[in-house]
Amino acid sequence: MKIGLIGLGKMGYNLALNLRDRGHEVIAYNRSTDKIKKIEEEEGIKGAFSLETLTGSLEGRKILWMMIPAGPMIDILIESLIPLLKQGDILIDGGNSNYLDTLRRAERLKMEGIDYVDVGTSGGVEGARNGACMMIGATEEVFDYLKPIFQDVCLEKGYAHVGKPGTGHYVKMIHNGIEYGMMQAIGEGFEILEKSGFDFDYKQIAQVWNHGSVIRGWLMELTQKVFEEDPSLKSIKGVIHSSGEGLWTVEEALRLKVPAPVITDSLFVRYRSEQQDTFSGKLIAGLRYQFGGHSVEKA
Ligand SMILES: O=C(O)[C@H](O)[C@@H](O)[C@H](O)[C@H](O)COP(=O)(O)O
Repeated sequence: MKIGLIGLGKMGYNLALNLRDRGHEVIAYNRSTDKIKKIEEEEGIKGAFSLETLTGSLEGRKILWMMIPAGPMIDILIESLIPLLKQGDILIDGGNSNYLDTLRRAERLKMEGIDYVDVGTSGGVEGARNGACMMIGATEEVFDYLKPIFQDVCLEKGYAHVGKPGTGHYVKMIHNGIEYGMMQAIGEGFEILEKSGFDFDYKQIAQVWNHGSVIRGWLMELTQKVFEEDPSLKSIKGVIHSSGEGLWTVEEALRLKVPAPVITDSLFVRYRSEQQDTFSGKLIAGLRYQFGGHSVEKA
């Protein structure tokens, strides 16, 4: 299918290549033109240097896929796109937007007859490039229309239509809350090992845990990688930033009166980490770098 992709950051750029490799025609747009030139020159993907050119180069039922950071930029973009789109066109938000914003935006676009789709995208940069995990909020009809695309860019069984518009970002928010808690537990476990007085090889421990243990998995594989790259984590400062999803999960838990001490505490630990360096903080910062390319502060 022909897709207009907006946003050539780490995730958007790799999703464009993934779509292209699976036979879709991508027209790429980015606010700064250097990325458009790069994808044109290095990958042979056609670029559009304005939103008008982008929408103009799509035919029939237009599909636009935004891969830009959550926040007010999305609203600005939506307002710029509305006059360029017609009834029945589809606008996808593949970023980590707050689901409340998504519900509001879906209503706004419904008034214009434009279908809004939220795609909670997981698997980091590697997933975007080679097979992502997508949690999709859309009407039944729009999901069926887009299904061939999700089938192509996701891992097998790595996409699900979880409900109406807004629910994809809701599920992704909870996913990230869980991610905070899991990483925190890993960080704490390794900090206890570090303080134990034994001379453990953390890479070896992560590796053995990845072979048949209950706590094996991608985060543990990345833990191994973090220690392979820096066995004592001396180059990493234990400052763990957060871009919102953990906070929103905690807000939702408070609203629903669901006790969520693990996720809440991992969020608070991140805030504390901005004031005080710890070994677990270093590891979690390293893990965020491994899966999401999020920068680490150097010690
Ligand atoms: O599932 C994923 O692939 C990640 O969760 C991804 O979406 C991103 O790396 C997080 O948004 C980081 O979230 P924090 O900045 O809140 O740690």
